[in-house]
Amino acid sequence: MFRIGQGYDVHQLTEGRPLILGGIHIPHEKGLLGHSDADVLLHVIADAALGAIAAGDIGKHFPDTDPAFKGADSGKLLEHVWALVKKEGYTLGNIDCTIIAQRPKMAPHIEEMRERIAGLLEASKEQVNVKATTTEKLGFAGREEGIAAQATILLQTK
Ligand SMILES: Nc1ccn([C@@H]2O[C@H](COP(=O)(O)O)[C@@H](O)[C@H]2O)c(=O)n1
Ligand SMILES: C[C@@]1(CO)OP(=O)(O)OP(=O)(O)OC[C@H]1O
Repeated sequence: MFRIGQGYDVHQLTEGRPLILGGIHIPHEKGLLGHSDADVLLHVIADAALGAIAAGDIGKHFPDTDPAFKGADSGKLLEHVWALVKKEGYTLGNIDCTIIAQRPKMAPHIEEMRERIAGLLEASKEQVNVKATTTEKLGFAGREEGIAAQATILLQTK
């Protein structure tokens, strides 16, 4: 049996924060703002997985009003989500993600992100794709006001 899910999220870019994407630190003059570490890529993966098992979204599981999640490592949040996925009897088929950012260049960091995500989803790197696109300087991403991400996940029964 298969289940499909998708996720979309946006976080604002601001000075004085580290840029964490896909569970890794990316050197940049700005970082993403959020209640957690604001790792927009891990957030969409968690949302896609929750969507696939019809379990709502990360805001439902980890409210941004709960001090327990202030500065949270999104990898820990995704681990919790993945435990729910496994409890429902599913494993990863594959996941495809897109980061929408004018800057910085993601290409040098993609392989490390894939490895980190595969580790969190207890899968192989070959089951995980991460890509990036600019918006040709258009809109909030193009003005470097924020970074968006989206993901589509396919789960399969063990
Ligand atoms: N932040 C980004 C954005 C894009 N890339 C890579 O550049 C390619 C071309 O981007 P376009 O927006 O002009 O299509 C894209 O396919 C990515 O390989 C990137 O590394 N980081
Ligand atoms: C991850 C959570 C929880 O810390 O906070 P944020 O980092 O603000 O992220 P967002 O995607 O806005 O919402 C989900 C949250 O509840």
